[in-house]
Amino acid sequence: MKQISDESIRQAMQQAFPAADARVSLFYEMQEYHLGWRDAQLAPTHADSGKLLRPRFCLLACAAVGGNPEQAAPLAAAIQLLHDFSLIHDDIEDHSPTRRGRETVWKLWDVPQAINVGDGMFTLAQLSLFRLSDVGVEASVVVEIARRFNQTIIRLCEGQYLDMSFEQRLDISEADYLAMISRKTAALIAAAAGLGAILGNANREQATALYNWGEALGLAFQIEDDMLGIWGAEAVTGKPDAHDIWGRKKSLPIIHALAHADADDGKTLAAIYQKSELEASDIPTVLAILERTGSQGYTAGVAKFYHEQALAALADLQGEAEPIAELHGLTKQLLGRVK
Ligand SMILES: CC(C)=CCC/C(C)=C/COP(=O)(O)OP(=O)(O)O
Repeated sequence: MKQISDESIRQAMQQAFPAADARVSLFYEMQEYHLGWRDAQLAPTHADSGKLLRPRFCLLACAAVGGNPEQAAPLAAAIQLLHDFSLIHDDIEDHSPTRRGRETVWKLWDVPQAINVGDGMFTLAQLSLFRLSDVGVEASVVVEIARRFNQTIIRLCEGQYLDMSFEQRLDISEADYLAMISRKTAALIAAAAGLGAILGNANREQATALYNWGEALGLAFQIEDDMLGIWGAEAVTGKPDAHDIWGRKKSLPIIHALAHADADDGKTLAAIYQKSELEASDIPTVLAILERTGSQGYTAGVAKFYHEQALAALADLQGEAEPIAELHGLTKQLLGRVK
């Protein structure tokens, strides 16, 4: 299968945009800014558009079961537009000032416009999905994919609900956390692979193996994201250092530390996570507690466990050797990622 370029994914996403009247051009330019296609002055550019993993997974899953990835391009674009919509709203929900190394849409144009830009991108994702009919996909298959796509969005919103509800709580168990990330992150990665497989006319075993691969990889991916949110380098991640500590996210390292710290550290950590605003000196305090509880090593071990599950799901997949090998390579590359 020929290499999937960032440019081919971008072109497929661009097809979802309507020809804009000058009166509403800023509405689309703000979307293109988020996507890395325009700079903050709204001049065309090629900035960081993210890793584009989900559309790649979708196209590779389609090819892995013998389908035509060109026909899956509108689906891959819809999946990336949906992911980008979720990031625009997530940045508002988390008050995040930066994403992919630049200011977020709400920071530049304020919250009301950013909500609307997100809504626009959500709808472009749906419109992209319906473009499948224009490339010869049978109406019944489009309806089935649209239904599953929207079931995925509901899971994603449930995950965001849980994540936000955890802000008020200190008693989050690892099972609560896994229930949250399986919705917020793994559902879309699993859907990217599962829907790509359905579009490629997969049999039940193939679709299940690819869905299971995506789900396990999605869990590992989010757990590693949690590690990057604490220990990642701003120059590489595009997010400020210790971003998730500043945001008092109940991510896996913190859940582990709250459960395993000694009495003094437990009290200190709980007090910091109940503050309405942190001070700079709280960051090294939290990092030192995480060090004492061994929470980084523990979290890395859990991520590795789900990575291995993903590799095992892929080992069960019967299909086209080359795209399966690419999925295998991507899975391995993502273990211990730095971005
Ligand atoms: C519902 C929400 C908001 C879930 C967020 C999940 C997540 C890990 C986002 C970053 O993905 P990424 O690392 O693939 O981002 P990018 O597209 O920038 O590469």
